[in-house]
Amino acid sequence: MRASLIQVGVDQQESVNSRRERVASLVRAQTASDLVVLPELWPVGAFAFEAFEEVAEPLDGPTHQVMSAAARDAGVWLHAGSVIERAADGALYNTALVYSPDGERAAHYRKIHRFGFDQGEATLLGAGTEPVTVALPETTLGLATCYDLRFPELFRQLVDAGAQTLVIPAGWPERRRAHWSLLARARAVENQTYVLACGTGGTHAGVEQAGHSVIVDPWGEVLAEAGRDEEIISAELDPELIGKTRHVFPVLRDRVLGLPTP
Ligand SMILES: O=C(O)CCC(=O)C(=O)O
Repeated sequence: MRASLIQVGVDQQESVNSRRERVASLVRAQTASDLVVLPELWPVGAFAFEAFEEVAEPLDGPTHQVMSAAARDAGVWLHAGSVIERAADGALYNTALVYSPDGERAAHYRKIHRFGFDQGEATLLGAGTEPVTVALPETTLGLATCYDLRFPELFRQLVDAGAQTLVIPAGWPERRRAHWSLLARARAVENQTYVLACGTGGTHAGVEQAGHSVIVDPWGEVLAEAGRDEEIISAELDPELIGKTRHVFPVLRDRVLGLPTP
């Protein structure tokens, strides 16, 4: 199974509409892939807080229209990164969208851990409450977004629900790039899963982005890694490697659950 991550360069000189069309054509070109992944909030930029209200869209809004068509045209599973979702009650969420190769929306995931402490996303957006897995023919995806990467208990829950490939779109800042690279590999090693971590490139709202999207295998080996600019990386995933890794090194079996509080 071939996975490709499109590390979109987010530059505020480019309009949201132009970027949607440009990224859709990049997705359409990935006909050799089975699964394509985009970053967090690539239409607007994860740190462009002042634009969140203006670009907020319903689940079947403009990004959905364009990405659904792009997935269908390419015939790929598409994790279309995330958008600012305006829910029916007016609340805003950072919501990831997943499409099947026929262009149907297979799942959406509202980011559970909002970034910013008492500022930015944490004050502007609502928090998701539901971990989400998506069953593909070859593997089951576990969904998480950016800051979620710092919370291993979410990933354990996804793995317990059957996730074999953890997909993490992000808009991670360059100044904490070391954490991004370390945690992406840690999530793969501790859960014995593939990790597809797709960030943005460039600089937006004055925040230099880390890029360095990465594909990690269940043994923690880096199969492909991007630089800082817009770039597409790809790798072959072997769904059987997850079971093989867990068989030869059965660390998940050795978990001790329900210990008393010290
Ligand atoms: O945790 C971090 O250092 C970055 C998180 C972030 O930028 C986000 O969730 O948007």
